[in-house]
Amino acid sequence: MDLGEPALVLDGLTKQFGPQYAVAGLSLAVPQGSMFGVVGPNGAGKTTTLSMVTGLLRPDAGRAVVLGHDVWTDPARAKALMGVLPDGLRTFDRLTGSELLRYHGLLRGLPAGVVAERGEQLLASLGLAGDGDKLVVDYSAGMTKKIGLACALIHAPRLLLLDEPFEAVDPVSGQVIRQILAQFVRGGGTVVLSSHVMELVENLCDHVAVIVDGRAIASGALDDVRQGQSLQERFLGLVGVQTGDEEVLSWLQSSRD
Ligand SMILES: Nc1ncnc2c1ncn2[C@@H]1O[C@H](COP(=O)(O)OP(=O)(O)OP(=O)(O)O)[C@@H](O)[C@H]1O
Repeated sequence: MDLGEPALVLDGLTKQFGPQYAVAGLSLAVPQGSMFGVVGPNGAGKTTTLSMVTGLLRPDAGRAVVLGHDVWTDPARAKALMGVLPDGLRTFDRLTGSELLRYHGLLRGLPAGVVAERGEQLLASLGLAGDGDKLVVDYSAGMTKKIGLACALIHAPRLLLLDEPFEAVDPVSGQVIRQILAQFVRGGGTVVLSSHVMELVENLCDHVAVIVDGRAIASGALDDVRQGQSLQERFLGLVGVQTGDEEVLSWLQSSRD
């Protein structure tokens, strides 16, 4: 593994659903050891992109390369390097939290003793120590997010791909997750996360990509993308703000009469 090579390279990644391009020739490079935020409006193609990178969805064209391994021609090696938290994907929720962690750990080829030890540590770190014996189907949305993150981390991957990791997570757990991700990056790991919360991306990430209509219209070091503005201002400038026409929804004011 060359330390200078990017953790992730996307090269002309493309996916079409019927006549519509969800991802339209997206290219970007994620440096090793970076905390990389992916932002974009609803429907921009973020989840579709992450699904192609993690091997869930086959691209129509282009490549995703993880630390030198092509996800679609060398999937076993590429996937061994990745930990994935998909957004909204069903999991085996009839297992308990501990069982789900054990399943992921063993599937990743870890010895049972290591899985048990790491599982307990992850549950404790994420504030789920008392919930390991509860069925995942009975977890709250935030708890489900946290057990998903634990499953993504158990094999100590080199690249973490997290779709909306802070959604539905309370502020205390959010802080814990931020600390775990920072520790992961300090140890040489790389994080790619999508989020709609600009302040969070601005505070947490050192690199960012703005995705619009399936293309990266800006990407690189946070300060280069921001160009002296807040990320929110820059994002709105790049995406173009649609101002609502008051006339169109004038009936909303009918309750005044
Ligand atoms: N399975 C599918 N079949 C048809 N169209 C799809 C499918 N999946 C995604 N799309 C379309 O592709 C486009 C990109 O969707 P995607 O979910 O990747 O966007 P996103 O950036 O993750 O959006 P959001 O921020 O709202 O989660 C959207 O127009 C969506 O309707």
